[in-house]
Amino acid sequence: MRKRIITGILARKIRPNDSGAFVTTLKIEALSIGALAGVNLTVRAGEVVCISGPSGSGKSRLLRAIADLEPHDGCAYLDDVSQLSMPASHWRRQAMMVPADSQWWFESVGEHFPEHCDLVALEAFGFSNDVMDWTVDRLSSGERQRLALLRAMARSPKALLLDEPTANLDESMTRRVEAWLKAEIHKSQVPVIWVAHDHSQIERVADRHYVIAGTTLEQIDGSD
Ligand SMILES: Nc1ncnc2c1ncn2[C@@H]1O[C@H](COP(=O)(O)OP(=O)(O)OP(=O)(O)O)[C@@H](O)[C@H]1O
Repeated sequence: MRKRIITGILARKIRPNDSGAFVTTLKIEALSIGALAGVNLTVRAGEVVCISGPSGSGKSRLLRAIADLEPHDGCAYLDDVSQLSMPASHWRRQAMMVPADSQWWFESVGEHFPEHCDLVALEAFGFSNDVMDWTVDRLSSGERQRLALLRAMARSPKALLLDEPTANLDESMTRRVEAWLKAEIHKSQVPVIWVAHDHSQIERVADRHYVIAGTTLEQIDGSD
């Protein structure tokens, strides 16, 4: 198991996105967790890599390792900055995971968002402005999931790790969320790993597709 080293290396800046911010590549090297062993994967800026696999094959744990939420061997990098080079809490703000079952800490929705949130995105997800005044305990599972995605993007992550982001949504809302995410990913040029079960969704959103097969990831032919 690795040791955490605090060094404070700054991210190497590669090229700017539409809003002039600099963008990042997510790289995973020799990562092992549970049954998965020695996973290597590079996700380019603005690229969506989908991962599927049988239930219990380790998809969520792989995301949790990349987000440094679980002990693991190997390492993830944002450009040349290692997850070992900073406290896990800092890393997670940059390599941000949106779990299928999101966590909420405060009483109201609005307390989880920056002061100026994107009203256009709220409308696109079927919310009116007053959703910020709602209490978290009244949210349905689908509302939680949509708001967790909005919350994650509002924090401007450098990489996004999505665990079945539309699992609680109906078909029409799934398509709206997919379209919004794709547009946001394109605009921000954030690298994304997207765990999905639905093959039609994978065809719509993935630039590349890998399946967990035993201890490794296998790329599906023709998915790049
Ligand atoms: N902290 C842990 N320690 C040991 N084993 C764990 C831990 N968390 C999960 N597991 C086990 O690891 C395996 C993979 O779990 P994971 O949640 O990653 O599966 P998954 O592929 O995301 O499944 P699903 O599609 O059902 O969500 C499961 O057998 C699970 O019971």
